[in-house]
Amino acid sequence: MRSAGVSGGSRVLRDLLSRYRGRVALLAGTSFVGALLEALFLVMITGVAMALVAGEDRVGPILGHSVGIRTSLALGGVLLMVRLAVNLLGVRISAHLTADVTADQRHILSTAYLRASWATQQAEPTGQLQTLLTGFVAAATNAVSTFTIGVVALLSLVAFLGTGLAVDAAATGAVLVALAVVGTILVPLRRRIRQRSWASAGASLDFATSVSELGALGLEMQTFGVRQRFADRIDELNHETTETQRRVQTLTGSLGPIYIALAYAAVLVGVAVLTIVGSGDLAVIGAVILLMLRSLSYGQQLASAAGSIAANAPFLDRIHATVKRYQASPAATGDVIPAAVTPLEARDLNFEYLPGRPALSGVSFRIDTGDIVGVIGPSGAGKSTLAQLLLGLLEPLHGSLRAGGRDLREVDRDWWSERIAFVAQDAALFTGTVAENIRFFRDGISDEAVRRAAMQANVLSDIEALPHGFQTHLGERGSQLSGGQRQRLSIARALAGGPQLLVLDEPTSALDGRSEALIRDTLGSLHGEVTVVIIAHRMSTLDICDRIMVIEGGRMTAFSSPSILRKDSHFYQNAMAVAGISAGAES
Ligand SMILES: Nc1ncnc2c1ncn2[C@@H]1O[C@H](COP(=O)(O)OP(=O)(O)OP(=O)(O)O)[C@@H](O)[C@H]1O
Repeated sequence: MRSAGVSGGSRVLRDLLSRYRGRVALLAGTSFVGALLEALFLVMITGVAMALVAGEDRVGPILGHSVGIRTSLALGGVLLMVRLAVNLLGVRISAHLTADVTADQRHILSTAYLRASWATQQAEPTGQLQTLLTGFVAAATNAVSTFTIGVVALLSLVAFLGTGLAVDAAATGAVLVALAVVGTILVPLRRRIRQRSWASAGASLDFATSVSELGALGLEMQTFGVRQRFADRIDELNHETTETQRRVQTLTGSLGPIYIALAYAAVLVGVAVLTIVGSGDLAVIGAVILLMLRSLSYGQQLASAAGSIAANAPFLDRIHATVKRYQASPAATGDVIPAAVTPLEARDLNFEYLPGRPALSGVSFRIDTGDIVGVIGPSGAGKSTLAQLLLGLLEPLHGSLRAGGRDLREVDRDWWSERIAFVAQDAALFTGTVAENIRFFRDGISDEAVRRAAMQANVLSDIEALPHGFQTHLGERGSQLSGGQRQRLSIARALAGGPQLLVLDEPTSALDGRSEALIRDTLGSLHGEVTVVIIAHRMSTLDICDRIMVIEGGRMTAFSSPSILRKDSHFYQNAMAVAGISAGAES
């Protein structure tokens, strides 16, 4: 992985830049013209200075022409103005280019994530996507903007050396050779920067994950009084990350001084060549030295840009590798539209998260339209996994799951999503109004339906007690609400779309007895119209169920009516006993 990423570094950047090749070419053109104008200006101004020193009233001959001093100064002024205009145009192109790269990278990454399968999204370490979208995209953009600086420096160098060749071919040729040698000497250093930077990018992602995890444990951290341990852990992770950054920066920073040392040696060589070859014209010698020094400054910019690209390109590689990974496991979709969502028929359903460790095996059942089915079983038995399979979020490893007579994998995802709903164990709300949280981006749901759903979920009076009712803005993740209110709001969200299939994963865990009874009544009233699957730990939640499925160790050990289970299922009997309900007493 590491070597693939490193070796692919410049290729990813090249591919990215080829998408903007028109603008890169325009930028290159403006840099070249700007540098050419600057070189001509320098040649001209040196000529004027030398002419003044020699008491002459004409400059040159430079590039085969001799010009009056006043005309030269006027020409110099024009050159400067045109150069300024060309440079400002270049700055504008470069700013647009980098802004577009940032926007495009964020778009590509977030779209790829949103289109990836649930299994891929679920496996994504906490905090990594945010870090990729922010810090990594910034570094990738930096690589592109540094590339544009490099292009400007390279073409300026070419323009200067071209002008130098026209003024004095021998001296400029010597500078050219020296610069090529310096560039070659620095190649291994840049390679090393790229390798270290790839490792540094990985360390940043690990840091982001660890910090997010620690952040999510704030309540526990305070309760158990382990703040110092957390601070130490953050320091430790911080140290590991900054250490890799330090190495990259040391190498990147040393590129400049090494270049300067080698470049001044090149100046010495250039001047030595000039001394040996000789030149009778003072103006020419002055102009060549000025051009050489300016060339070296552009050369230094080029070397720094190359170092910076080497340090930033691996972040782009990481983004690219992540996008590829997301794209490799897209969310399943088909184009079949069944007559209805139900019946749901599972045949020999098998699923495993990790190879060789089945979370569900050999599960077969049929759930008919309007059935209310409870799912019970010990912790870790596979109930939530079954719920995710029923929702079409996970695909069975073996066996099949049919919805309305068609394999769920073939069913059109938009059609399916409009007809199903889910209430998770942890109600997930977002920063927005109460109504927005219930509607949940489904624009077709009317205000009336939102209100009705709130009533069904027994949360209407809570909403009406809020300062702005349905328009009240909830804090981050609905932090203004209690756990029970959040849970009822997420039940309202599920009911608002009028689903044909409603799957609930422990929907009443945060509710008091009265609220739970009201939700139970609401779910009971759906009987015959909506197919309901409820994963429940509270036995009272199961009162409304036609049948109860018992899952133990990934296998379905029973699926019958409560009265039969009371006789046949040990798990059910034990669960009833724990709930304080005797087998005989309940009927
Ligand atoms: N994302 C995952 N990666 C790897 N293993 C997983 C993952 N999610 C669940 N498992 C494993 O799959 C098995 C079934 O988990 P599942 O969450 O379906 O159980 P559950 O019956 O819903 O448990 P609980 O009642 O505690 O919520 C467990 O052994 C669990 O460790």
